[in-house]
Amino acid sequence: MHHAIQAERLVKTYGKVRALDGLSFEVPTGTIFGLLGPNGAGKSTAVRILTTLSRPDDGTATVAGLDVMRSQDQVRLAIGCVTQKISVDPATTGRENLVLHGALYGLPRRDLRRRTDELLARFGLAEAADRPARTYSGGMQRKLDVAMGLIHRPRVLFLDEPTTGLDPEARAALWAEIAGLAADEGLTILLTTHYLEEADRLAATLAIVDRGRVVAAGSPDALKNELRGDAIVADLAGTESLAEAERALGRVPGAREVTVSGRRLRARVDDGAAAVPLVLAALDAAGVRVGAITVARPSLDDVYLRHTGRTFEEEAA
Ligand SMILES: Nc1ncnc2c1ncn2[C@@H]1O[C@H](COP(=O)(O)OP(=O)(O)OP(=O)(O)O)[C@@H](O)[C@H]1O
Repeated sequence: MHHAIQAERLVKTYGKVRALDGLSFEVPTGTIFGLLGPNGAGKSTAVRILTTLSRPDDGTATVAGLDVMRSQDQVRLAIGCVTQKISVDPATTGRENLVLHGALYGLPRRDLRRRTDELLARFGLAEAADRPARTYSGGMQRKLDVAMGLIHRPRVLFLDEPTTGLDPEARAALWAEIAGLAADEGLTILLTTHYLEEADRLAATLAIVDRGRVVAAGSPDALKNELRGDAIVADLAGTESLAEAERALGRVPGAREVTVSGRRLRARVDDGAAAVPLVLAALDAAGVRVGAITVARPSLDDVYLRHTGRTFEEEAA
């Protein structure tokens, strides 16, 4: 199976609100996919349809090769869902939370015990396993939540805004766990997020959703590369003529939009990393000494702006 998730022209309306307006995307098996968009873009609606909790008005979708409308029960066994609402019972220990959740899937006792130990170890919760979950930090509770979603060994895991509300350290720790799950266990993961950095770090491919449609899709790098051009910034160390430095930079093949401010030179180039040695050589040949040189790649925020006409940060606010 090449694609673990396929959504085709999904439409869902709530009264006059067109929550999904022909949403299509696909997720290669064993990869992490990010569904990125501001509040109200339609991410949760899409996830509800893919996890069989809601039916589309139009369009089709398959998950793990199964039609989400025709094979609901099989889809439910093939997927794990971690929603924004924590499903951990705070009065119960981490281990018991896992066991109770596994019992819902009818896992045999021995297998369930083995799987529970495996997941507690995997998420670094073995030592805390027999403490009530209410004594856990927010990050630990979220890990337990993800572990519960994996108890029945699903092939596809849905994570709805997994790191919302976590502090930066706990967020980074959970990112590492999520990345490891796809890499080690061949799990396909769909995560929704409104953190650009989260999608950028984790997702092999992503789709930017705007008003119920995918406006751009691809790998974070491919999307950024479409913007054609890194910024290259050189800070001059000496007191050489800026005009000379500017002319030298202008002679580097592919360098454009060359500007000077203070002792700082900027230019746009197609491939920043490849241009650095050329820029340094050109400036050196002109007798210009460089103190520092940096390359800034276009960000996902630039990509979002390009495709929606609005900045992501503005939208989130
Ligand atoms: N049950 C519902 N009844 C009415 N309108 C709804 C319902 N669910 C979603 N909507 C509307 O559909 C649109 C898409 O909502 P959805 O929750 O899918 O967006 P989202 O991208 O997941 O946003 P969030 O990040 O806030 O969850 C919004 O305008 C929302 O108000």
